[in-house]
Amino acid sequence: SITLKYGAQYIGKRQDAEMKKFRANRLGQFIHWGLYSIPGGEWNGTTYLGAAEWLANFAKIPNATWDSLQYQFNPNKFNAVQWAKMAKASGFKYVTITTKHHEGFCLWPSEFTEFDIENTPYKKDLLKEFVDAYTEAGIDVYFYYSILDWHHKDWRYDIKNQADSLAFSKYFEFAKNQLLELQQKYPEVKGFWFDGTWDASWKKNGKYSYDIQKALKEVNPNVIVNSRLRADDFGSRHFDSNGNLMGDYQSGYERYLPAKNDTLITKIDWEACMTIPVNQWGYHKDWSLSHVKSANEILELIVKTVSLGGNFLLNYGPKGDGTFRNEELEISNSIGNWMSKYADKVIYYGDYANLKPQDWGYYVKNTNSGKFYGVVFNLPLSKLLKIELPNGKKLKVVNFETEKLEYHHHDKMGYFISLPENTPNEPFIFEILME
Ligand SMILES: C[C@@H]1N[C@@H](c2nc3ccccc3[nH]2)[C@H](O)[C@@H]1O
Repeated sequence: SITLKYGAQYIGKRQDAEMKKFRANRLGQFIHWGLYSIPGGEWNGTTYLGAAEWLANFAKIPNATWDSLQYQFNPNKFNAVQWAKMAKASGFKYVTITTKHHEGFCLWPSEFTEFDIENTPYKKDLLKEFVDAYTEAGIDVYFYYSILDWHHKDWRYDIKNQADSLAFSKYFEFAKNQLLELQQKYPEVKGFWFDGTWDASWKKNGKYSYDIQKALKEVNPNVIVNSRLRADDFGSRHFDSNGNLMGDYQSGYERYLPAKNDTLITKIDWEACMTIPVNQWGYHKDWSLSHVKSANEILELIVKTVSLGGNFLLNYGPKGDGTFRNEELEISNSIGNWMSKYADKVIYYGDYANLKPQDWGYYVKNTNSGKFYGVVFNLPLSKLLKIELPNGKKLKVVNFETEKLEYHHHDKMGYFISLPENTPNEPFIFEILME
């Protein structure tokens, strides 16, 4: 292997209590909220199709114009307790909120910039209200922080000369100061979700990303940091030049999932983040411009993720006034109903079952109870659920709700479980007992 100064700090899955809690949580709420939530993808009468939090970029809006949105940011309908209540009812065990997105606007009163909540009509420490409400509701809080910063004068996309290098070192100091400030002001925070780390300037400075992880861990030794923060000595991201995962979990799955038969991903901790429309993180006024995922589509993505040993972060983009759009409220309600019935069995503590994938759905092993489950999304016309067990394992009992399902064994092809008489018309689970 190659000797690295800024490579992976350790190999293998962390087994401390904080990381075990993150893993057991499995389902998190992502919140993208900032100045971009005000225009909602529309500028001077033109609606832009791209992701609403990138509007300034697509519409080529000068910084001075965009930044003046801060004088309009006044979410007078924001009710943190209501948000936390909805999140809890939806089954979210953790939340990750944008403290600062690419635009550079900070949702907390920062000592290191004027471009923050303090200098808006809202004035108050919005992030504190948020952290307190979600913590009170028993939901773990994580902070999203964008390294890419369109507002900060010392941000550089690349390092072409000494001047760039000096400026970017000042930007690094600014970012590190802000992150330590966030840990100090909001000590409940469990970890950081870094974004905007794909530019050359960051890839050329593996030391910066290494130092940020080190600084955060000095304050909180069990802080959880995503792999997207990290670049190594040679600019390799997420995985160092020796192929070892950097950070505490792999965070490359943005709006897509690994293949169903990907067993490599089950060896590391990972988290997928997902939008409800095709590609909108911040609030966009018009969701008719793309496909919007149904509750069942989202439930399948969540269960597929858990079946491969990953966490799932579902995104919400509240409006500038602090309210959620109807589509998000409806999804929350549907998902919450399903989670109230099944999450304790197949989401929380859910993990890879190491059984051969089948067409009807996904297997989940509950690491708390030790029980194995099947989650059915695709009803077979044969009315038979095929199960193939590893050599030496025999199927004993299949429980569906309060009944035992019939099954037969085919010496060459495996077991075939008969569907229950009245199959639910929603994704359902069955428990598998083997011997
Ligand atoms: C979690 C997501 N990451 C940001 C983002 N910006 C991108 C630019 C290019 C390619 C992918 C991107 N993802 C999105 O704005 C959102 O915050």
